[in-house]
Amino acid sequence: MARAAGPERRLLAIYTGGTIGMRSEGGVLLPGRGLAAVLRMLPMFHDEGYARAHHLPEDTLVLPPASPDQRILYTVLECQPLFDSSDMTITEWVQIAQTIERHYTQYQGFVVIHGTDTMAFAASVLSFMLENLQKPVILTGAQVPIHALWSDGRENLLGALLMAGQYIIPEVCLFFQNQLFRGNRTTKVDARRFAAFCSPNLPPLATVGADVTINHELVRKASRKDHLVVHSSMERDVGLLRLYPGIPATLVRTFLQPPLKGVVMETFGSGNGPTKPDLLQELRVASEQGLVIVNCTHCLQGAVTSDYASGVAMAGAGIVSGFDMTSEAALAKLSYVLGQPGLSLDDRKKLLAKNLRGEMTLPVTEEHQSSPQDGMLGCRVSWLLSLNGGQEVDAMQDVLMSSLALAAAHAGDLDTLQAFVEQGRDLNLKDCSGQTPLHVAARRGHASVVTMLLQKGVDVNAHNEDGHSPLLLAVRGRHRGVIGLLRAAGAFLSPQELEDVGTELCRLASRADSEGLRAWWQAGADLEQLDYDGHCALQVAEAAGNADVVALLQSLKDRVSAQPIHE
Ligand SMILES: NC(=O)C[C@H](N)C(=O)O
Repeated sequence: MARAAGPERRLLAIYTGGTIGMRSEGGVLLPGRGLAAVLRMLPMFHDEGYARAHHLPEDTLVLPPASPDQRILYTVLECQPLFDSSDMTITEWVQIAQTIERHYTQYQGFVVIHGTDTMAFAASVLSFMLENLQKPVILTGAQVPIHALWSDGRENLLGALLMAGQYIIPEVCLFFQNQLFRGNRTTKVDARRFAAFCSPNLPPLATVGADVTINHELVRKASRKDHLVVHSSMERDVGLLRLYPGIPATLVRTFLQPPLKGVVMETFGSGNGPTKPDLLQELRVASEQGLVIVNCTHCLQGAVTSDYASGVAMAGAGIVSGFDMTSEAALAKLSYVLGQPGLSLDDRKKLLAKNLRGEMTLPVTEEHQSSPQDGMLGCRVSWLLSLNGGQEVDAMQDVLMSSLALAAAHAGDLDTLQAFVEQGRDLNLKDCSGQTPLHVAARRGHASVVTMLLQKGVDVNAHNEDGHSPLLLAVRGRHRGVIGLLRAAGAFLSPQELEDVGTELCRLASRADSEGLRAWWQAGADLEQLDYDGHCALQVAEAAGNADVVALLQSLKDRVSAQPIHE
């Protein structure tokens, strides 16, 4: 993922409605026209001097300089009509995808201004409709209209424009409250607070503070040779059914009737449901009749597994596991997969079980089985190692080896890494951004790879080009097992990594993110660090009334994490 080059970057902002541009009429908020005119009046969104001096067309706005040598120009395309996003459907999202397709070559990135209520659905649907994306498509909106004195709209929209203009993140993303998420991993979790979205099973792709931190490892790579394909034929007869204790089999039967072709079933915990025979029978019959059922957990975090006898998979082999997909992503994927022409039922189920747009995390073993590329990794390494020849071969081996070692660490592929060791290769190697295999394994939470690398004596405190250590990446991923391993091997967070920790801790406390707080504590951070306002996490949790977080912070206060922090 590169930083975007070139003196002028052009973006298209597609304004579909939502609170960000709403006006109050008769005591209720209604979508408001003329967003571009509002933005033109706000200096943070338009530099009139530059526009005049460069004779920019009437419809083109230009941001003040974000860097000395680059300007972000953008055009706002206002949809007709504008929507409260509660009224958006696949039809409107198809239109957005087609608008992006029509303007794809003219612009370097796209921002979709959308209501927040269904933004996670929109981002999920767009991610499946837009295949082989090579440019950023970033959805954003607001909880409060942009012209209000106290609004999150200005920061969100500016952030989305800057991210789309400055970075090549070839994905459908959602930008909200200083975080850039993969769109199909998001869900709306708060109706009022500015931190309205979270990405429960994938850390943000980027975080904006005094600096922009990009999670390079997470950003999907665009394939240069494939062109954008827009899939407009999405199946509309799909549904979402949330199981609840005692749900009657008759109700399930009624819901599963034609024309429904696919259903995302939200189950308990790790994919469980009632084991009443009549209910299981309804599911079995529907599945045998060709209805596609995807099993997703209604928990915010975690994945569907096959650990329990009450697993809904008991209803029959035909039910597809949604692993850690959000219901929004699962519904969008179902609509996409069932909309594809000419596939057999079996093909559709196989497609559903694959990770298509980064929407789900497959268990490591299954990912290996289902991805021919991973199986190839070991073969490629053996082949490379078997080559012997002159200087050119050696140079090529060095370059390819580092990519393969990082890929093996990413995939949790111990055997391949072992092959490197047996050949006497140095596992301290770095890629062009300074990442070592330990960084990659720590970020992915592969405890066995981390253990192996540490046993081989790799540098536990290596820093990549962004100044990040493996420990920091493990903290961000909340991989507590890995944090423990790294700390035991002498890892510590550098003063630079701890610079803004007070702010980060307060942010986690405000989101009641206990796992995040524990991770920082375990890595040796002082939980009493203050943010830029002079608040500590405990004060923020108390003010927000998060009793669990208050209790956690108090209990951790007097406990020292396993290793002292080094200076
Ligand atoms: N904050 C918002 O944008 C909510 C609004 N009802 C919408 O989704 O359009």
